[in-house]
Amino acid sequence: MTDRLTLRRPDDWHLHLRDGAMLKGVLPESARHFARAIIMPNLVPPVVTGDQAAAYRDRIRAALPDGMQFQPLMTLYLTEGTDPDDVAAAHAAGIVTAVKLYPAGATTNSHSGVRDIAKVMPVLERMAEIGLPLCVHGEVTTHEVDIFDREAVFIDTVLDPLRRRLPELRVVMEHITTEEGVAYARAGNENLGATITTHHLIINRNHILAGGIKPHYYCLPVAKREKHRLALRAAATSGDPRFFLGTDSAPHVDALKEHACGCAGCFTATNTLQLLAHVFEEDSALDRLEAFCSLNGPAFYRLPPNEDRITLIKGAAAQWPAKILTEAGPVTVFDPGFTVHWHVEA
Ligand SMILES: NC(=O)N[C@@H](CC(=O)O)C(=O)O
Repeated sequence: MTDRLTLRRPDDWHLHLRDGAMLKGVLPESARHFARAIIMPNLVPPVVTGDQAAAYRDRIRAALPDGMQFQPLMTLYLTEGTDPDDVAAAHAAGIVTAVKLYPAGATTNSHSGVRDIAKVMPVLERMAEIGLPLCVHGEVTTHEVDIFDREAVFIDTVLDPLRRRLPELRVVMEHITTEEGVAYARAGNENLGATITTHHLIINRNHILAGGIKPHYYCLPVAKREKHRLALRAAATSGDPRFFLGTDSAPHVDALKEHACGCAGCFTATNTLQLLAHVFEEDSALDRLEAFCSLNGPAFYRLPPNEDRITLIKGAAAQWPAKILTEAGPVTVFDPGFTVHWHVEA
């Protein structure tokens, strides 16, 4: 029985840190365990230009408590007005690691996102030329399409046509939630990767809706049926280099989660590694946890894996705070609904 596991320090390839008081409150939760993270640009207003990304990067660095190390890998929020030259310059200057595509209206602060892919083709063509990855929120937003089908329909009607038109474009399917997403990523070549969140490995849609509505399990893309969760588990624990961790840890204060029109997002920065150790052990895949958390992501992004290590230890029931008390308000930490025995060694 394994009760001790040492891994290269993990990275988080999809993280929401927000800004101001919330940033200050949640950043230590990620920096405690993760060396680097892809920082999502859906602030209000969004991070659209290279200058805005550099300024946001500097605010993140300034919010980091003394003695903590953490490297934010910045992204730009793609709009129909994005200038290909600005994107290329920000990439060349080492300011941005990726560009994020939000279909307009798909999720939190996505109204400035893309309505018509044709309008952003010049940017995508430039990105393909320079090898800059596009991170894709893969859901259609048409009202006629059921929310549980939006990822599968996006793959067929937007993502696959885009990749056929521009095969050199490097694409990350963000936070996939369906067996269709898993199958599409598996069928892809080295230009395609997919992030999987912690919570989508743990919850299905019953967790949100059965026995009373549970707003802290509501996120986008919304958790699907159990068969989809099982497909995600199989993909994450397979060791397949196309799948890597992107927590999509997305803090919202409790007042906005426990609301008549509650915000989407699960906050998992605090307990992701403990939960993943539990999940991978359950699937007899602890030997593949390092690939998912620490190796596959850097390989896709053509970055070296981290040199330092963290150790996970199995012991007494793990404890973490139920809420992180930020100056913006309390943020509820994701509750897996089961006892976890894995700890991250201090
Ligand atoms: N995942 C979520 O439910 N919410 C994210 C946005 C996103 O990644 O969709 C957020 O910024 O709150």
